[in-house]
Amino acid sequence: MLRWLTAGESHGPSLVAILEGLPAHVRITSEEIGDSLARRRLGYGRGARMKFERDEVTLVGGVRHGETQGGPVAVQVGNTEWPKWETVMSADPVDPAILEGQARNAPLTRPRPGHADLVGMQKYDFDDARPILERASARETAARVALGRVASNFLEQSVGARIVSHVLELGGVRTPGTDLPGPDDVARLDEDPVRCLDPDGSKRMVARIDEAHKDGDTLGGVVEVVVHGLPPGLGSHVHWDRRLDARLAGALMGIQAIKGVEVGDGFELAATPGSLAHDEIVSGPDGIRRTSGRSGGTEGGMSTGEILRVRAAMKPIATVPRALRTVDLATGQEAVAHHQRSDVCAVPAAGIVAEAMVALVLADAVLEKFGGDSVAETRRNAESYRDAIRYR
Ligand SMILES: Cc1cc2nc3c(=O)[nH]c(=O)nc-3n(C[C@H](O)[C@H](O)[C@H](O)COP(=O)(O)O)c2cc1C
Ligand SMILES: C=C(O[C@@H]1CC(C(=O)O)=C[C@@H](OP(=O)(O)O)[C@H]1O)C(=O)O
Repeated sequence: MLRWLTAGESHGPSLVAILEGLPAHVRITSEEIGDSLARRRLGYGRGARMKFERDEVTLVGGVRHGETQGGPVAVQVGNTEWPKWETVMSADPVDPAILEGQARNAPLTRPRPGHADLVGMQKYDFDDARPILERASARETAARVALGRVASNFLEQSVGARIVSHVLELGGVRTPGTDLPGPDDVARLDEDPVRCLDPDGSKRMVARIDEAHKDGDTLGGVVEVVVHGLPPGLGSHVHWDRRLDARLAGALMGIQAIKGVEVGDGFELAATPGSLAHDEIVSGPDGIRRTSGRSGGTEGGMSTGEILRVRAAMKPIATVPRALRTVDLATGQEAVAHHQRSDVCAVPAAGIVAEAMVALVLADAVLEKFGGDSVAETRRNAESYRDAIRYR
């Protein structure tokens, strides 16, 4: 079983993340994790913080000389914003006289609609939204992406699976979505300002972001994660919480601002007659295959061995510059929501986070099916299973 946790606040000293249950000999370096974090910072429409903040990665446990050792992998991602927040976000008590002079410490009493602010203050008994928004912030996704890279290396080195994501829709601008990216498209996608495969769609998305920026507005969109090279039989039909599709949906929905998930053609299938909605099974030179990929590579809650395809819909950024109405909880009076710098759109970054969540779920499912205390053992078990089902 693979377990993982993250901790840390948006303006704290760092984020930390632990991944427990990985076999030994997964090749991973802090440079690779840094590369993945750099991909998360890409994307047209992100705010000022992405330009000046660096993600400082330290592998603090579980890895020696570029390989996992079998123990928990612990990663620290430093927030370079920390020096500005050292007193306001200090873990230890600070002299109130020092805090008083700090503008950053002023209580945030005008909760932002669409954020965790109001209900978090009610639930956790705070008069200030700061403690809520610090943890609710999607800064935390940097920790997930760090662990996702470790999981992704494990998937590639054990079963040969490769993950890629792309943006299908942004601010209402849609692409046909018929071309699926392969592992060789990653560099091209990362170079595109919105990580979109379709150059015309990309231009229209960039124009839409410019327009929203000018109007003091924000945008959402849809990302798709595509996984090549998975074996059949990950997950199971026997119980709801063992279904791979359910586990993927939960993980994607667990990303800040994700409000919808589809597996394969998802909602479109609901409007398609059965004769056209399923993937027919044929026998050919490559063995038994599906003729299409409408199901998104799962049937009965198990991977089919075809391309896995899942989508996530992100709502527009909730800190809208053209501030939304709220109530000042200090006075009970009508007010406009607290607003500070923010992204106009973070859909391309959400795709990278979605890749990480998919990698973590799949790594767990691979270990459940094939086990192994070393990558070589997992690989041997997976190869033996693939040999055994070759004619089935
Ligand atoms: C990569 C990424 C970046 C985000 N950046 C911002 C941002 O700059 N400003 C903002 O208000 N929300 C941002 N969000 C979204 C908020 O964190 C999210 O709207 C908030 O957690 C409430 O959404 P929820 O109701 O789904 O939790 C971002 C989300 C992601 C995935
Ligand atoms: C810091 C990141 O994203 C942040 C996510 C975020 C939010 O409210 O979710 C708000 C912004 O932070 P700040 O309020 O400090 O400007 C984003 O920059 C990051 O992705 O690394």
